[in-house]
Amino acid sequence: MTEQAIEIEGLRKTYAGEKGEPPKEALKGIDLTIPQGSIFGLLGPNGAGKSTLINILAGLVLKTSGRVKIWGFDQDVNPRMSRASIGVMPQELNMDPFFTPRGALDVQAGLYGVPKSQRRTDEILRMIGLEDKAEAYARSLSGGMRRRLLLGKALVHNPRILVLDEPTAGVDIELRQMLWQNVRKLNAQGMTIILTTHYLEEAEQMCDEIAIINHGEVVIRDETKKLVARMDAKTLVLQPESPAPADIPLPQGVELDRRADGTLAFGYSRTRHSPGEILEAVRDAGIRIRDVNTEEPNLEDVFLDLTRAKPAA
Ligand SMILES: Nc1ncnc2c1ncn2[C@@H]1O[C@H](COP(=O)(O)OP(=O)(O)OP(=O)(O)O)[C@@H](O)[C@H]1O
Repeated sequence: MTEQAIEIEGLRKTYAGEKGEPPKEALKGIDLTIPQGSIFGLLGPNGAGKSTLINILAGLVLKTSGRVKIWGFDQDVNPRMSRASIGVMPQELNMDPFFTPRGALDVQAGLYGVPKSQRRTDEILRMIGLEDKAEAYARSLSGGMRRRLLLGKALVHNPRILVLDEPTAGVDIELRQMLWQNVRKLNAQGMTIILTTHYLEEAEQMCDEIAIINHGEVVIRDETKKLVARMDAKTLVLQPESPAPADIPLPQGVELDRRADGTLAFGYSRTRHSPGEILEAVRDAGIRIRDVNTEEPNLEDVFLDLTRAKPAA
């Protein structure tokens, strides 16, 4: 049986309502396991509950009910060990402007009780590419450097699990690549990675498995490949030799999108129709075809399909 890095059972969080507002149920009974050694994506639209979930894992938000085990340690029974097993790179960039990167890493290591002899400050500075800025004040660091420092701070206690909350939101390509290189390296060394991202393409490339959260519930969880393969929708794109006629009789359920580049995109369900049927209908309409392509669904299609169907509770 796969060993689990995270085990969550019946996790609920209700925030008290502010100033006459009703209480907000942010998590409505989450059950989720995340296997050791994986790169796991946590996706969902704004307000779905991802940050609440991550903050509970990090010990920053108190759950209302349910059970959370981190690396086998129950948060309620063994809070110290469960906290030591996880490192979180938060979204926000606020940090003390008077700390140097070296100082910030040292303070963080102190907070986690890492003895001086076991600190890996230089190694971490090297990894995040801030060796030459080790003694610079944080206020003189660029946004990208601050983010790298946040990654470094999440690693000072050598956690088994690294959580990255929207690590690449608004960062340039170079920093993004550097982050992902580091993440892959850490994962290859055995670290379990959990990340939230709004970039679905990134999740598709990076994550072995994905859970999609919507309105405080896990709506789906599967291997990334299987999740994408589940989508029934496909598109057949044809380039006609000359402008296509206005009327093209098509099998019922096949939808035509006339694209600006002159191609004809036929959306169809692969369980109900075959591309051959569509090609036949196109030929019957007297259209000669110059080029044929198919488009597979991607994670974005899966995500939209799963998250737009259900109205807000
Ligand atoms: N401290 C709080 N007090 C009251 N309600 C809150 C609090 N924090 C979050 N919420 C509400 O709980 C719900 C879930 O919020 P959460 O921040 O976990 O979502 P999210 O999926 O992380 O969204 P985003 O991607 O925008 O960060 C939202 O409706 C939010 O308004």
